[in-house]
Amino acid sequence: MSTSTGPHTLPDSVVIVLFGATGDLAGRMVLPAVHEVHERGLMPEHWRLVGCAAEALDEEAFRDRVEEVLDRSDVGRPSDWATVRPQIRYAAGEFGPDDPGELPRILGEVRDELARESGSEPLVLHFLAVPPVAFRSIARGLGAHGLAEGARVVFEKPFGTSLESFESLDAAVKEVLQEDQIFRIDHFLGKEGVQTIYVLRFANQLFGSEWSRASVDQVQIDVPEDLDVANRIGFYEATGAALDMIVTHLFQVAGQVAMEPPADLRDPTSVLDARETVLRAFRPLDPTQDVVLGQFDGYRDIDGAAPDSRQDTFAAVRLWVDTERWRGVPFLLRTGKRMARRTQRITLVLKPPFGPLARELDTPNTIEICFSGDGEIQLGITVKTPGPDLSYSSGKAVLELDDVPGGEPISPYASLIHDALIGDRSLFTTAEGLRAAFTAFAPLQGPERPDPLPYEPGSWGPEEARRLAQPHRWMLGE
Ligand SMILES: NC(=O)C1=CN([C@@H]2O[C@H](COP(=O)(O)OP(=O)(O)OC[C@H]3O[C@@H](n4cnc5c(N)ncnc54)[C@H](OP(=O)(O)O)[C@@H]3O)[C@@H](O)[C@H]2O)C=CC1
Ligand SMILES: O=C1O[C@H](COP(=O)(O)O)[C@@H](O)[C@H](O)[C@H]1O
Repeated sequence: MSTSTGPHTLPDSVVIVLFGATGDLAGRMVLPAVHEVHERGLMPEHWRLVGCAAEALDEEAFRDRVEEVLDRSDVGRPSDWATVRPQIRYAAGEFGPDDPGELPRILGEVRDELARESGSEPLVLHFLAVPPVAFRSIARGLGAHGLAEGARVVFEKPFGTSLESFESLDAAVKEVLQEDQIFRIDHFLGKEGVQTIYVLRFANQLFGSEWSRASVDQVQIDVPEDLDVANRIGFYEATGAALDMIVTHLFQVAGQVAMEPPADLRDPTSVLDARETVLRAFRPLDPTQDVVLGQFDGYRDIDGAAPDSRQDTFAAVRLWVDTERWRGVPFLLRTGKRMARRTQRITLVLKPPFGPLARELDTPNTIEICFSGDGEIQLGITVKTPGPDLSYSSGKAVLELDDVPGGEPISPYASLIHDALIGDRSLFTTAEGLRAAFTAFAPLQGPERPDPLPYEPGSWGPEEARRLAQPHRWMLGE
């Protein structure tokens, strides 16, 4: 949830149109998040959800599906499900500029109902939980069928698959929508652990004073996953780990870590500007020195993968941030599928101390922010080993964010949907920010892209990736 309390307020009523309503993302993340927003009292009093997808379902069948999805999710079915169920509508049809399917009719009915109930025109929030190939056609359809005016539109990531395709998509979308109607989502920015970075840094001199090259040797942003890709092989063959995760989520998290202090943390524009300004200081990647790609053994045997596929399922990169604060400090980003563990962590590896112990300590101090789940902060510190002798031990001091008094962690999609409802764009990306990200990433999509190296499923990826972290090591494992 954003830091803003300012002029952003909930509308009296809203209709959320969920494109791709029968898909994986909608079922696992978006529908449970909409329910979470409702259960936490963060939804306008009057609301409807209209699912939109090609499948010819009737409305009751769609409601049954939503019920199943919620039953399977962590949040479960709403306590007032009997009231909520009829608020869910379904518009079948492959929505596009030539054929809008049932959406205009259903949306018209719902808008009229909401206007009667609330006494004012509802906000329309279109949520595009569809693959990027579908963005352009849906955006054009919104324009062609008069559904764009006054609406807000949430686009999933990745918004474009290269600098060129980003520019072309952006131009097509801007034919229909103004920038302030566009909410490009990157759900990693909605994670509690990622949002806590501001406060950790700007509310605590202990951390704020260390947050630069004067104290930090390297920054690691590590997102190993033990997940397989067999259930998404079509998406994966077209995308790969670097495009799926590095230029999107991990670059955004790097921006969150590296940004200069915003002038005002409660002003969404100033937070957004600070994060996106630093993205422009990302030096374009050097694929010959600073990138290791990998592919797990057995990937090519998955039904749907090309027998000679060169797609990466692992990517480790050394990113340089050319600002005065971070000059010479490598940002090491790593992610991959079928790795040893599933977790998400930022580690600031601190320089060795000055003084009498300078040469005696072999484990660096660390500031660690775990951003999976509800988030956790860990400090890797050295203490005297309790006992009669003078020797040293490294240990971890841990603060779990869900233990913070009064804290009620919110899931990333619920947090970002709420921000879209109140019109707060601080945790969404702008065209300038994505342009900067794709520019820094572009060399990895050119002729110098390295071939992926093989790695064993359940491992930490190709050994070659160790080189990038030297003189330290990948703190989570290698
Ligand atoms: N799945 C995940 O874990 C995550 C996914 N994402 C992002 O969310 C987006 C959707 O992902 P996901 O749900 O996994 O994808 P799916 O392959 O499940 O697609 C979602 C829905 O999009 C519709 N669709 C598919 N292709 C087209 C097309 N060419 N034109 C129009 N509609 C189409 C389909 O519905 P219909 O019946 O209408 O054709 C489908 O059910 C992607 O951009 C992905 O990067 C982001 C975070 C996590
Ligand atoms: O966008 C994506 O994110 C997931 C990881 O999301 P999380 O909610 O588990 O943090 C990743 O597995 C997937 O490949 C990618 O498309």
